[in-house]
Amino acid sequence: MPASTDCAPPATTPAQPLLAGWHDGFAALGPAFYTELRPTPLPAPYWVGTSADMGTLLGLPAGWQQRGDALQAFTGNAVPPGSRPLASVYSGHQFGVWAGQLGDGRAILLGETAAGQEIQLKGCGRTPYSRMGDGRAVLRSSIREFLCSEAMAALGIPTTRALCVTGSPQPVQREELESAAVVTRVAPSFIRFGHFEHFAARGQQAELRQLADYVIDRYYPECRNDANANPCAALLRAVSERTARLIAQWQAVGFCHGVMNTDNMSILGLTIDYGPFQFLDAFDPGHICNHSDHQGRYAFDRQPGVGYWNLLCLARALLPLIQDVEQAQAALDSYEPVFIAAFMARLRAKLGLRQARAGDEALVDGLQRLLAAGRVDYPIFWRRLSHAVAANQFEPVRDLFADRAGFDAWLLQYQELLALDDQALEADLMLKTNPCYVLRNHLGEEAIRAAKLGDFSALQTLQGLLARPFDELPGHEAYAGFPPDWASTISISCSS
Ligand SMILES: Nc1ncnc2c1ncn2[C@@H]1O[C@H](COP(=O)(O)OP(=O)(O)OP(=O)(O)O)[C@@H](O)[C@H]1O
Ligand SMILES: [Mg+2]
Repeated sequence: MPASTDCAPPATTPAQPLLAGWHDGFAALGPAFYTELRPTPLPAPYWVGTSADMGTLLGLPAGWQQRGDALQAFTGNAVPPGSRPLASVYSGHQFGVWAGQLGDGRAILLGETAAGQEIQLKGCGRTPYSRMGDGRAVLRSSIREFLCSEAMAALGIPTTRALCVTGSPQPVQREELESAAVVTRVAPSFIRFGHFEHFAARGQQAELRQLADYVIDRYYPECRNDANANPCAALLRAVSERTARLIAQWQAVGFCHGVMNTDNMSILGLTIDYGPFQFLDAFDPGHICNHSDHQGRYAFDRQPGVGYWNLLCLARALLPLIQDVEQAQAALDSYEPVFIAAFMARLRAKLGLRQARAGDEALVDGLQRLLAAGRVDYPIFWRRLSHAVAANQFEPVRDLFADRAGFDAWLLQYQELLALDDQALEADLMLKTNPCYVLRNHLGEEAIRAAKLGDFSALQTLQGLLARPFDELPGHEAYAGFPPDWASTISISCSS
């Protein structure tokens, strides 16, 4: 048969555009909110880690991880057609003190894509908001941010996401000389409490209103449903409740954020800015994960209170729009009950209790006291308890406690509640609620050490486990085990 000339496919299929359908979301707010600028290129970029799930969510063409244009775009070396890169301005309270203007000092927003997601490059060079900083992020902290964003999402905890990390041999000075990297972050919006504080502090009421209208129209349209209510008060209430639910999830899973400044609080109630974070190993309520936090302002058990303090800052910023202190206060009032209800719901699920019953709060209180007194390993306790309920064999859990009598007394109380329901269903809920794999500091550290030597296999293995944190993968028991002794010597500060 003669070869057809007009219907034959071309010898090489032209590459599909990497990202299409860019539209002005945040950029439509206008120049009072940002500075347009291009990322600063980095030499010899290479892939460090990629998330296939995120590629799918963004509608990236298959095989994007093999494409040179993707590597260049996500390192900030080439701006994809249609993108209008910008750095936004915000202010904030840092460690309880007004810090004035901050802004995206090392993050550049490429824009919003057809999928309704914003894409932001973190570590891609100086901006007008860099102050004394170099605009860069190092490989170590970028890997931590990448892994933790995706781990949190897999745990069902609201978070900014990460599509990939790229590295470059360009040296970056921190306590020691390190190398540069860029994290490609993804979220519906990167707006923070600090964006509102910025315009409020400057008395720029028109911009403050514009920002509030944008956030309500795009992300909280229900705040306009009640014609008699003030939409900005409704926004404050909605943000308070989302923040309460977020922090309840952190407390339940044992996540310490480490730097809950108001510029690190998402208006969408997402976990944002993975800096000195840590998942608890031993349960220590006063644990401080950020070695720069000398006062312990952001200690684990202070997080719920700090969340409220940060919301007070947001309330103060929104007050010119709400115009009524009582309404603003009322909007904050649901924070505490929503936090308590969300926290108890998480703890009940962790305990396998499918209904609220009298005595469950006392059970949780008693457990927290026992865990703290014995500095019991938090993730291992919960996973062992899940298996114990499944097998009706509690000895491996009992072994975690030095105070055997205390544990036995608690167990009696717990078993009374367990007996009111189907134990197989309870165990099933627990095994789907209490992760087997969490991003403990030492696991991240091992992946980072190998990556610094050019070996990304440990990172990929860890990423794979964290993507399915409830599924035990044979041969990977060490990832679910106790931390090694050297884990307690890892020092994580704000330096990133
Ligand atoms: N290396 C740097 N160069 C320039 N600016 C920086 C650098 N590190 C931090 N900043 C800026 O300092 C402020 C506080 O930093 P913080 O550590 O909270 O944020 P971050 O980790 O840079 O980013 P994000 O909050 O976007 O995750 C922000 O304005 C941030 O952009
Ligand atoms: Mg920050």
